[in-house]
Amino acid sequence: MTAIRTEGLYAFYGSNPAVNGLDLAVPDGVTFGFLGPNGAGKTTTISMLTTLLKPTAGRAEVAGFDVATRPDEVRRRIGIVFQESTLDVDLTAAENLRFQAELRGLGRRAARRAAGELLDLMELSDRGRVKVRQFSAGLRRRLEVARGLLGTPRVLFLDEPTTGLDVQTRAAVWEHLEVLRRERGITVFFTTHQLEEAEHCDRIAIIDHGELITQGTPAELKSVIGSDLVVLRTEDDARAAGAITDRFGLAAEPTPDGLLLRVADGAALVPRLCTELGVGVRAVSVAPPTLDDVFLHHTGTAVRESTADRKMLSSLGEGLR
Ligand SMILES: Nc1ncnc2c1ncn2[C@@H]1O[C@H](COP(=O)(O)OP(=O)(O)OP(=O)(O)O)[C@@H](O)[C@H]1O
Repeated sequence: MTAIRTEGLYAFYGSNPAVNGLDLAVPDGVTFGFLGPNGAGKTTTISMLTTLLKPTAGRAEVAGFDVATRPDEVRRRIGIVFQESTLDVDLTAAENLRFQAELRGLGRRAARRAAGELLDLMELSDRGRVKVRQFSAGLRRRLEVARGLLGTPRVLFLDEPTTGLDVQTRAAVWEHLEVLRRERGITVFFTTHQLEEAEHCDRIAIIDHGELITQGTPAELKSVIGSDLVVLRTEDDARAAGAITDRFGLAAEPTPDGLLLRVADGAALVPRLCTELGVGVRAVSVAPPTLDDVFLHHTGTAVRESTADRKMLSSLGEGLR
């Protein structure tokens, strides 16, 4: 079954098309990353899929029901974790869950049981009686995910779930989400503007300016680029670029980080560059394509300006000249 399907979905704010004819298909039981830079239309899309905003045009179905004509059926089958925290910090973790469960129509006893189960699931049982005010950002996020799971949803929507969290806490949140998907078969749909965060998703869609750029598995999207990226710093980049074309038959593109080369096997090329180029090599890095590169390939612009986070495989000093 398809958990989410949109066909020609539009949302206008005045004359601004925040979502511009979106066609999406999200299979049941996958982790789906919805990626794009700030202002791309991610939150607007999630708002329509969760029935909080009416589409201007087009259709969207979630868990088999149309969001515009059957919003109650959709709401019964989804959970939402918003970008901004909506927890009551003056209540304990368990109280936050119980009150939300009661708002959803559960009786007192059932609400208490559901709260206990979800605290267990998100490994928060020992903190059930602690006021949320005393929670770290990571614990709050976990509690919000727990709250999103009230009513055993088929699809869990999370809008930028790890924004503001440190790397370790982020990893912990992802681990919990992966367990949910594996053990409960929940479809996890999340947005992010940090593309590397979606590397481990089953499927990805990238949007920009409200339009779908591409969708598929991370490997499928990267296979479009199909090569390693080698960045080379030399004593004289202009001379090195000529030598790379003459001796290796490769194109070298000048970038702020150095000369950029796209080759099938970057690691094999590096030693040859160092010994055969005839121009002093100061530093060289090799990296497989990332989702940022996929974005760059399709849009011609980078999500982030710098490639400083590329793994430096080799940093060569003056001695190699
Ligand atoms: N309530 C609103 N009224 C008018 N314009 C809006 C409104 N909400 C969003 N927009 C505009 O719609 C476009 C898409 O915004 P949206 O918040 O959906 O993007 P986003 O991808 O979620 O961005 P971010 O990563 O910053 O949250 C942007 O140009 C934004 O300025």
